Amino acid sequence: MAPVRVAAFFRIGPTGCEPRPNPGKATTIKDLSRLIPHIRSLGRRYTGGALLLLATNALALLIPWYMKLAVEALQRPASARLSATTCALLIVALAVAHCVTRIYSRTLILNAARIIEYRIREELFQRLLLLDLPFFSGSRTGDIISRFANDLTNVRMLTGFGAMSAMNTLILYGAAVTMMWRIHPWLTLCAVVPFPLMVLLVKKVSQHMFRRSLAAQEELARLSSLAEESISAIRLVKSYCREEHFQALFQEIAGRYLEHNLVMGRLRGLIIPVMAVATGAGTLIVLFLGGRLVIAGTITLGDFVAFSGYLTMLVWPTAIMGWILTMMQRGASSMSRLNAILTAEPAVADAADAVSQEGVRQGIELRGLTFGYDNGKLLDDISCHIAAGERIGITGEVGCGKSSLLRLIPRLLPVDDGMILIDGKDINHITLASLRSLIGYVPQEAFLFSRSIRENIAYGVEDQWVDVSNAARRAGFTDDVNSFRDGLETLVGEKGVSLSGGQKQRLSIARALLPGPRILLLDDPLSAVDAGREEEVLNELRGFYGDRTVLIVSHRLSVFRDCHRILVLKDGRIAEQGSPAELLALDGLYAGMQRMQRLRDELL
Ligand SMILES: Nc1ncnc2c1ncn2[C@@H]1O[C@H](COP(=O)(O)OP(=O)(O)OP(=O)(O)O)[C@@H](O)[C@H]1O
Repeated sequence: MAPVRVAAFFRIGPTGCEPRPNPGKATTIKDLSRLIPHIRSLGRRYTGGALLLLATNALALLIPWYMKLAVEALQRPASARLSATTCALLIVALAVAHCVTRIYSRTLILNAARIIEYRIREELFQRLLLLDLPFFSGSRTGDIISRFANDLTNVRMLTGFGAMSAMNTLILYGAAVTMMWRIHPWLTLCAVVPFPLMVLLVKKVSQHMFRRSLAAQEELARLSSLAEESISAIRLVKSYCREEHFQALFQEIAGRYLEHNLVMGRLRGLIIPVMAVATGAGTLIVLFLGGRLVIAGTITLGDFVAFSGYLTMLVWPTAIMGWILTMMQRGASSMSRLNAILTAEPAVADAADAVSQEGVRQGIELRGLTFGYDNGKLLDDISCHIAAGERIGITGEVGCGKSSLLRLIPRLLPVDDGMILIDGKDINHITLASLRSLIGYVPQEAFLFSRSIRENIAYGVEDQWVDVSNAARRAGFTDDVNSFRDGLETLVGEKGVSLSGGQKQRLSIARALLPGPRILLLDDPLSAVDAGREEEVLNELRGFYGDRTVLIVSHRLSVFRDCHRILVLKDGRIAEQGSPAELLALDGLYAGMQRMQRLRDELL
């Protein structure tokens, strides 16, 4: 598989939700600042953890000291302050206490990080539910899911293990170097000479690891996207015999993911020898210089033992310094990816002066409505008044903006240019909740949850045990429900895989009818329903319409049977409007469409 095809398939564009590959220092601090309120609110846990870490290290530092006393007691029992046995018992007691305090310090800090992870995950989900179509049309589901998994893990590592290691390093360094300094300042300086080199080397290796890890994360996001897309579209994959194509794509991305991980494994393997060299060098210096100091009687053998003990204690925190820096970078990069979601603003939100709208008395008005996506104008200066209780059919060429027009009414898309008014009120100043509760919307593609038919129909109402059978009947879905062994309790499978296209559409209509909306927006609601069933559903719907305002989009003109007026869109404008009889008399676009459909029906 040519790499260029894969790259084209997985185009990474400036969607506002894409990873930033090269976070600079300013970005790092700014991105991490979002963690401060969380850390502050868990201040007691972090402080408790830090105090316990302090105790842990104090206990750890006492062990070499008692080892020194033990050695001195063995050398000169007469002048010893404590016997070697007492020292040994104290060392055991200190080791036990050290173990206990370490467990509690870890628990406090690591659990605080878990709580932060939980809160950010909640925030993320809440924000995702707030965001709207313009955001989601620029984001890949797999990429968003990968942020929930990988980026949150990186942030948890930073606020948990990273924070704990940083505190530990700071405390241990301060205390161990002080103790070593007390034994012999010059020996201390000589012993720690190789350490900066170790920090530099580990940091260098970590930076490479960080770059690889970022690249691996991106590949993983692509893998998730690909898996998600190909599993969702499994029927399409099979019917177009694209299994091999997807297999090759998957293999290539998985191959790159593996390569990044293998390199990371090799780099990780480098850290241990680097540490061993630095430790060996330090120990060699201590043996050589320290040994001479013992022979010269400048320090005791006990001092020497304690000194070596402190030096060993410094090795891991020193090595971890470079790693902590990398972890901070990685955490910041992940935080920046999460911030892309957390700080994304929905294009549609309640205005400060938004008021609630109850019912529809006068009707809906489109006033100079102009709309377009990134690629130019789609709807151009559309004006029309739809009286309350009026039923409007909307038709026009494929892609002329019929669905977009419907989506603008519940503000699923932002109304920026021109106005939509309900009872004279600009919908941009009506609360979203009240606006949307007035409307029943049936999208072109029915989306079903992998639950029962009952739960799918009752999706829009709080009471899950509401009687859904009436809505099912109105949507002409009762016979289908009765034909299933479990009736309304039948599980529909992922995205309604076990239902036919027409059944999904009628279920989707039933869902929209159930709350009894005042405005009904039907976007090609019967496109997958056969002519006989269409007649039945339209008859049922006529009984439901009453004084509700209805807008139906369709290419099939038969669906407009009960409409008072039909709008024909062309080039972003209303080219024709009137009752079916008026439009036929006009002998324009609508009449042409009618003739074409008749001809097609006769041929079929
Ligand atoms: N989220 C989007 N981002 C960018 N362009 C979009 C988006 N949704 C739709 N479009 C484009 O806007 C145009 C109008 O789409 P829309 O679905 O409103 O047309 P339509 O008249 O309902 O089409 P159809 O008759 O096929 O249902 C199309 O060219 C489509 O490619």
